[in-house]
Amino acid sequence: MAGAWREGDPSGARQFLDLGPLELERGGSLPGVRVAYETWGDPGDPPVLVEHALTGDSHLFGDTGPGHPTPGWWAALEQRVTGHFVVCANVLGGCQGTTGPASDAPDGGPWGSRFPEVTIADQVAVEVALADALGIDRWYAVIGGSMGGMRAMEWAVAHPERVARLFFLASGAVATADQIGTQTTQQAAVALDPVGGLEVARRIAHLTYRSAFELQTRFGNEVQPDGRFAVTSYLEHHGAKLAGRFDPDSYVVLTQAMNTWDVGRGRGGVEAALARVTARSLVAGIDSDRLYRIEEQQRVADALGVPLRVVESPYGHDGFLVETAAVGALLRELLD
Ligand SMILES: CC(=O)SCCNC(=O)CCNC(=O)[C@H](O)C(C)(C)COP(=O)(O)OP(=O)(O)OC[C@H]1O[C@@H](n2cnc3c(N)ncnc32)[C@H](O)[C@@H]1OP(=O)(O)O
Ligand SMILES: N[C@@H](CCO)C(=O)O
Repeated sequence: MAGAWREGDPSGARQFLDLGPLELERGGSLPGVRVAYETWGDPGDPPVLVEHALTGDSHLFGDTGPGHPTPGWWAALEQRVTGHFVVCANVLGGCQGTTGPASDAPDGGPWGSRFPEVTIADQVAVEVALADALGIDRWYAVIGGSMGGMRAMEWAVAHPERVARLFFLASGAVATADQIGTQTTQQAAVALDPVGGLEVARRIAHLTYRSAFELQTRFGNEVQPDGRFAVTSYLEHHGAKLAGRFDPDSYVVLTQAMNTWDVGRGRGGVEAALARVTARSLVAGIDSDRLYRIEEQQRVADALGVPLRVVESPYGHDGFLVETAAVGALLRELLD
């Protein structure tokens, strides 16, 4: 499978846990689930779960190396969690070691596009089993941005007694029409052509991850010597990079999990669901985020009765990855 980690590839710092079968929220089941995860620090220290976003993986901290073609996606924040036992797992439906479309189906071949639909709640169910296996009854903190924020919120709502602190960053409590619209358009590109379509999907997505101001400031209408608009060249670069490291079927499964995200489903609505949260919570957004708009985090902050923390940044949604000084300061505040 293009861009997927496969059995036999260098495992790097990954560890694996084989779970039993999993019943899925939308129906159907998986006969067996394997979860890939990494840990940092002393298991005796307060445990912290960090949830990666759409195209992230368990390699939260650390360098490139065998099994890890990209450096840790939040490497700049490693010093901010000193004194904690940090766990990061690849998400169910992902393509970096945890069961997903690139994994083998019962008939021996990869699941591919036959992989069943999974939800954010299914993904958290896998993480609950991982926590049980690691002997972690209660997380000192569960932290996530973007799709990772959805899993962090689902943890705090579904298992309030197991989450002492919640960091909810650049995410929302329920998918918006704008998010569903862009993600289903990206899925349509992948359906036309898996690899070329994934490149186009990433280009569409990347436009939603950055701000118009930043793109204008960086690129304007500049044309490169090769005749391409500079911004087009930039987007093509990001599209090709993702297609080289990610599985198209996994991209569809994960964007669909985000499309169906609604923490209030079956719980009487968003506010009723958030009323279950007992964690000390920090809710933050990026002021220029046009995908997960600040109003979405404001709604969550209001429901949780905490002040909204706003990170000022020109980088749009990707500010949650790029603004490591500001995000790291918020993280430290929650952990202290
Ligand atoms: C938690 C998680 O979400 S995990 C997943 C996070 N990681 C990713 O998303 C990986 C993809 N990367 C990205 O989205 C971004 O690079 C981020 C968010 C990680 C970091 O953003 P920034 O540091 O602002 O990088 P930026 O968006 O400017 O991109 C820089 C790249 O564009 C390239 N670039 C810049 N201008 C141009 C151009 N005109 N033509 C072609 N390429 C260009 C640079 O050479 C650089 O390439 P490289 O990344 O291969 O070294
Ligand atoms: N750059 C992030 C954006 C989505 O939050 C990712 O690829 O996961």
